[in-house]
Amino acid sequence: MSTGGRTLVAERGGALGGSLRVPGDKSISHRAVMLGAIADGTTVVDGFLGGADNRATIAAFRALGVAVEGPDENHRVVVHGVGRDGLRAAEGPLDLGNSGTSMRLLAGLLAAQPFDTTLTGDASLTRRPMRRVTEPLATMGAVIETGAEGTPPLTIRGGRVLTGIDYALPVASAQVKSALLLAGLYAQGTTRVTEPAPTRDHTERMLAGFGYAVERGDGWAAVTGGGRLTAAEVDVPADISSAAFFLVAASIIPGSELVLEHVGVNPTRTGVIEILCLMGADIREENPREVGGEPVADLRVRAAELHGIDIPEALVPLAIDEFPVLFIAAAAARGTTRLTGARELRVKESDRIQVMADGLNTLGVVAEPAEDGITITGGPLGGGRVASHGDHRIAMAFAVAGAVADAPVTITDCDNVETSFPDFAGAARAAGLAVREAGPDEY
Ligand SMILES: O=C(O)C1=C[C@@H](OP(=O)(O)O)[C@@H](O)[C@H](O)C1
Ligand SMILES: C=C(OP(=O)(O)O)C(=O)O
Repeated sequence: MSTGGRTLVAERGGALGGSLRVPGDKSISHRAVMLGAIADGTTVVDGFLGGADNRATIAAFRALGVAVEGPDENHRVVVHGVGRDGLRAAEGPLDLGNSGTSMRLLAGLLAAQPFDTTLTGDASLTRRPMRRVTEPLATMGAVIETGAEGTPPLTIRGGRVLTGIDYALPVASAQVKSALLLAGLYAQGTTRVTEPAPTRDHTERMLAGFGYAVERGDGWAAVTGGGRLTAAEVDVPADISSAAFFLVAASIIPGSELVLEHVGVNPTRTGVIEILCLMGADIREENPREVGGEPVADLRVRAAELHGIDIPEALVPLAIDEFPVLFIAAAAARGTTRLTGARELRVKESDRIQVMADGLNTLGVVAEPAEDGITITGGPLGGGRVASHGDHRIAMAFAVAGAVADAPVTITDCDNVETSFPDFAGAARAAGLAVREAGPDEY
């Protein structure tokens, strides 16, 4: 899924040092706009991630009749809530760009509206599986048409009465769980979602923050329809998924010591820290605190000798977006790292198992893909030209690889880095990484 656009070059530089606050959490930023839109009153969001994915969510709600200000230069967004029944039909399809979270959560939120909505996206998003949300939503009474193979565009037929269901998720997915809970706000009775393994629980926490009762038990969450949400103040922590690039870079570049400030360390997101520590990393959580219902800490990371591990499958959903850069850590580690139970990586913005294996092979690393994972043998990294396939996390992962490679790593198709990490190259340089835009003769 080539999107063309920018090419980045990453080279060996010095040790990383100082402190850095990476941009706001993408998952929390999406949810703040969604819940703010259907709440009563005005929601103020600070630390909002102004990446393309979250801007797609804002644009969708504006098209649905919600006044949203920002994000401004201080990363503030103000959402003028229209109340649970205040959304209006959009004039045309909602283009959600590259953002799977926007599409799946909106499918749930819009399933019980009195009007039709069509959701579409870019070349990557329109290849991603949507039956995982449309099928359980249909069981609740929704009518949602998909393209061939259950892919977008989705056309949601309005005017349906939804009934709560008790649903056991076949795959561990926070997007599916969230879609059903959001539909459940509008359903008759109780919607209960049980997950096979814990996934990020930002929806549950934020619903509670907006005054909506969420029942939670061991592995399940439930809402009862018919209630109202009250506007809230949301303080979005820095995104651990963006911090992950620097956790790995500072771990593998000798002499590094870096502090990542105000990072969200919700236990449903900290698999990357646990996996790196199992590999021998030196990462400490400092100044732990709670901000707006989400745990936050400063992360101090020092360079360490990493070694290969068998990644415990229980940690997979807790680190699901961090595997591209964890594979770089594995390539720079001594010995072999094995990942299993991670088939989901094949249906992200790209097939993250195959695309990472191809790029690592290009850099001379032995990486053997399997249906549900990969085996990577650590060793010296060479330079070369790798294709990110328009996948932001692949592009940034290989930018970290360049810092320990023998020769420059050139990464193509990097426009989508903007989806989750605006000015990644600038932040990387501030921390000490040698990442730059390719010159005209390097494309
Ligand atoms: O709920 C969310 O905000 C997300 C859930 C995860 O997706 P899945 O639910 O498909 O695992 C993750 O990969 C995505 O980046 C964000
Ligand atoms: C999978 C991701 O996002 P989404 O599903 O929202 O496109 C991601 O950011 O790595």
